[in-house]
Amino acid sequence: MPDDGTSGTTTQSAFQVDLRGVVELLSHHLYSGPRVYVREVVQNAVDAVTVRGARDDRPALLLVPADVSDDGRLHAMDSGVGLDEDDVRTFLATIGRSSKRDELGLARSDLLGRFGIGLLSCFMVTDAIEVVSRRGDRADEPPVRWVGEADGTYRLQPWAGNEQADDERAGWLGAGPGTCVALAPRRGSEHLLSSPSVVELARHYGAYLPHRVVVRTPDGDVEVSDRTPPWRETDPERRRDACVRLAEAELGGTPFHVLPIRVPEAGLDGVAVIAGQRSSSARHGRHRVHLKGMLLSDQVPDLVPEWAFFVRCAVDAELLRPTADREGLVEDDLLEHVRTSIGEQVRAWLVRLAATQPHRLREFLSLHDTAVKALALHDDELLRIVLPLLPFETNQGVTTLPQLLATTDVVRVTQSIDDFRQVGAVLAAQGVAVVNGGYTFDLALVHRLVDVRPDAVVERVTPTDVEGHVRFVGEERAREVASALDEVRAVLDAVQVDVELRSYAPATLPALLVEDDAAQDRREVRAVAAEVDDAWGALLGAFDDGGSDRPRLLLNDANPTVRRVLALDDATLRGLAAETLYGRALLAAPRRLRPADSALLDRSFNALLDRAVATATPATETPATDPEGTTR
Ligand SMILES: Nc1ncnc2c1ncn2[C@@H]1O[C@H](COP(=O)(O)OP(=O)(O)OP(=O)(O)O)[C@@H](O)[C@H]1O
Repeated sequence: MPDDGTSGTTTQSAFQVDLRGVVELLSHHLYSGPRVYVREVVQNAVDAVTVRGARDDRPALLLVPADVSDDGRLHAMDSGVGLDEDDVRTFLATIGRSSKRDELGLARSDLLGRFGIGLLSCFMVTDAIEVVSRRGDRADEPPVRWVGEADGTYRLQPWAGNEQADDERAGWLGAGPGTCVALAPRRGSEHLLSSPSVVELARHYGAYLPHRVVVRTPDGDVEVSDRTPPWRETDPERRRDACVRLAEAELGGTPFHVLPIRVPEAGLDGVAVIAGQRSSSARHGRHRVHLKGMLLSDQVPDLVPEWAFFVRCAVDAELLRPTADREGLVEDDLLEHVRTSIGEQVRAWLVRLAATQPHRLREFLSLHDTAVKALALHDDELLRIVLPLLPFETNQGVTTLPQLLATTDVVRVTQSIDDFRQVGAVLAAQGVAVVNGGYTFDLALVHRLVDVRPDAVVERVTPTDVEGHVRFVGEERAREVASALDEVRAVLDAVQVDVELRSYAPATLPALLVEDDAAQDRREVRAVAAEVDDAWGALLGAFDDGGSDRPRLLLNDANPTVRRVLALDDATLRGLAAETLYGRALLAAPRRLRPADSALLDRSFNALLDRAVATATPATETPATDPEGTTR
């Protein structure tokens, strides 16, 4: 005995399987809902017909719903290859065994099934599945009858009903090989097995099947299959109309464009519908995928690259593989290839649009700019095409980069929306254009401008760069207001802010709060140094250059209010005004309010309001009432 680290006798046993549990699990928890039983029944019939490879006068599948059949059961009768007793034991009665795989266990590419569990989905609507079947090469033997129960047991015997002339199945199997599945509706599932649902579901799943599928209804037989998919209509006019109708049904709105797509390696053709409404990446697109004409699902995810969230596809594919629950596609190399290829086709369409209909591209960009921006960042050719057409927000209005370059050699861009708000107004007043780089992808795109226009210069602007555009006041003026300014500094020292007097446009802006990265770094390091022990604190202190760690309030001497504040005789009022000027600048700056800032804002606002109201109160004042209601 090989030494495997154990002593005693080793026995090898097979797993025990609780069939009821397995059937319950597969039939009730794998599928999205009971409606899919129709898909599995239709699919088995289609596979059986494909394997048989021959046709006769009967349809590939005749569905007789429970409300029109003689015995109150739903009957699915196909003219496929049929099963003999051995087949039934091997394939029908063995969960997970499928005849649709080759000797190597690989799924046959011409068939839809592969897992050997699809029939179990019928247990979502019935307690017993009866299958009566006859193979073409067993014409002299009676058909076999198999009844599978939801508890995992089954019975198998020759079918005696063969002789019963009033059983339609006898006639069906007398005309050729095939299989008849009968399902008695479980209580609560009756509607799913009656004709309105069966017609709707068989059409939903099987409309594009290249086989005849017929549903018997109280009003006669209805052919539900063999429709031409819209994208395969040969007449261009009809094709366009049918595709637009499909797109409207899929998207619930008029499409911007319907683009034919083809991926021969996957035997795939169909349409990519470009949404006519703004779409969000949050509602990532779901796609309608047919496999060999049979609808897999209209909620299949991940068929297109992530950036293409404005695209919804309706396709039919020969070679993509479904997942066992048939709600999605197996994530393999072929699916990856399909995704890339569809992405390329959408991109090529955009490139064509830019070359032939730039106004349409502009329309498209106004709907889907975020997606296109994301795409352009990873695609040099598209970048070259769309970057000149993309609209950007600047402090001089919305414009394109070429329009901007017509007025300046340097394209200035901020890193965030807050920075843009701070510097935009000041620089606009100096006639300097600034692009708002705060929106998704915009900063990165503006920086890529040099790849498209090598002569262009792109510069990032921050609030500290504003300093280059704000002048110091003259010496005489500085002397004139020195003491008033000192008072203002003393007041704002309480909130750790430095104050400087400058003069800049626009004159309407009373003050700017700026803070460079160095000051911010110093403040953070000093905060840490104050928290840690002495040795660490000393170490951090050694790196401190001693510079200011405070933000600076640049009062604008060109602003009439600021000039009046500095000229006031009333020092208390100046103090309040200084706090309010700081508060206003603070709200426009990208800084979080500290408790001290909130308290300052509250105090100064209330005090100023009080003063304003007091000044405006008429001589004949209405007496105030105290909370108790007595008149003072
Ligand atoms: N209508 C039919 N005609 C002939 N054989 C059938 C029929 N229905 C089922 N079978 C046989 O029973 C087997 C199991 O069918 P089932 O629907 O459970 O799985 P499948 O079709 O093989 O795979 P999947 O789980 O992917 O649908 C099939 O592989 C096939 O051999």
